[in-house]
Amino acid sequence: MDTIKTYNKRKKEEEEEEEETAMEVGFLGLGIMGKAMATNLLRKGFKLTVWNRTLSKCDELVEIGATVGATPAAVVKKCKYTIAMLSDPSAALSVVFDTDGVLEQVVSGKGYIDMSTVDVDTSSKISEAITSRGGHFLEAPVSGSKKPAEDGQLVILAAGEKALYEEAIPFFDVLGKKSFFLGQVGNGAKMKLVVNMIMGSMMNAFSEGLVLADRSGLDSKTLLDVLDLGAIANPMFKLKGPTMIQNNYSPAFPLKHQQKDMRLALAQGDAIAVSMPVAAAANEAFKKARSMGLGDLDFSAVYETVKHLQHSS
Ligand SMILES: NC(=O)C1=CN([C@@H]2O[C@H](COP(=O)(O)OP(=O)(O)OC[C@H]3O[C@@H](n4cnc5c(N)ncnc54)[C@H](OP(=O)(O)O)[C@@H]3O)[C@@H](O)[C@H]2O)C=CC1
Ligand SMILES: O=CCCC(=O)O
Repeated sequence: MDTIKTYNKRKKEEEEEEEETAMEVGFLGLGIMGKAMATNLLRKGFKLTVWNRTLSKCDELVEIGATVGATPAAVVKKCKYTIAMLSDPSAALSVVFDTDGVLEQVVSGKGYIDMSTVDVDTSSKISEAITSRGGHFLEAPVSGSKKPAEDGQLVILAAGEKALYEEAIPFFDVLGKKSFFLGQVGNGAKMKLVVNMIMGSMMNAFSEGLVLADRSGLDSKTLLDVLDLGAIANPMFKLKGPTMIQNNYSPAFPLKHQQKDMRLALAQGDAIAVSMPVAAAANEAFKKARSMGLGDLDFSAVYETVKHLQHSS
């Protein structure tokens, strides 16, 4: 009799645990993007368990209803789906493979969605590890910066397991204005790097144009007005131009991450012999900016490097 009672009690506990697991969403990485994205998920009613390497950054999320997981493994144990938004390949790998990492608690049925900007190799390593333990994997890097993240207006570039993509649509509907499913793992990473390679090159051309206009005795504000009315008008020039001419580089997209993306995009081209001299020059400017201590500022601070090059020539 006692055995039956114990069995029933254990079964009930398991069912409750299963129900809880199904409702909870995990979120790893509460930097500029992760904090905004996790906030939106919470505000839209998802039950969130968060983790950040610097644990104090969880406090603001706890104030609006999140629970904290002590480690990435603890978050995955509790949640059916876990989303990650981490700085770079080394962070993405460390959170999965290190002690107390994601992999320790991946079992059949768990879904892991990495939204960090990384390269194909990183994403593939993570995908293989997760799926070999019976888990499901989706890479889903995003286009759009701090404000679109706050406004739930990101563009999501997903690839990997189609079934997990379908299950993740309720999250993506909160986080973004549009999501693309791009096929096999790696295609999301590749697409994201192509987009950011173009963006980084454009930012350099824009910076050079601002310097050339200034040195030619033209008014920078008037240049912005002219650009905004012509064929090369775009949201980035419109958003960043006014702050750049005030030398204001409050970080929305940290320059060190843009340089990481240029580096990874150049490696992507290198592997398939695509020549990208414009991107290579832009990467040099971002590297120079990092060496000048500008890595934590917004990527538009590369303008300072372009200005600096004029002084030293
Ligand atoms: N900002 C933007 O406009 C956009 C950024 N992205 C991409 O999104 C990702 C996140 O960007 P963003 O939020 O701006 O970056 P932040 O630098 O603001 O945040 C980075 C996050 O990664 C964590 N992290 C760094 N290293 C490690 C590590 N070794 N182990 C565990 N966690 C680590 C940080 O933790 P801690 O707080 O402890 O440092 C933090 O949570 C990047 O891949 C970026 O390229 C994509 C689109 C736009
Ligand atoms: O990866 C960062 C992208 C920033 C943006 O799309 O504005």
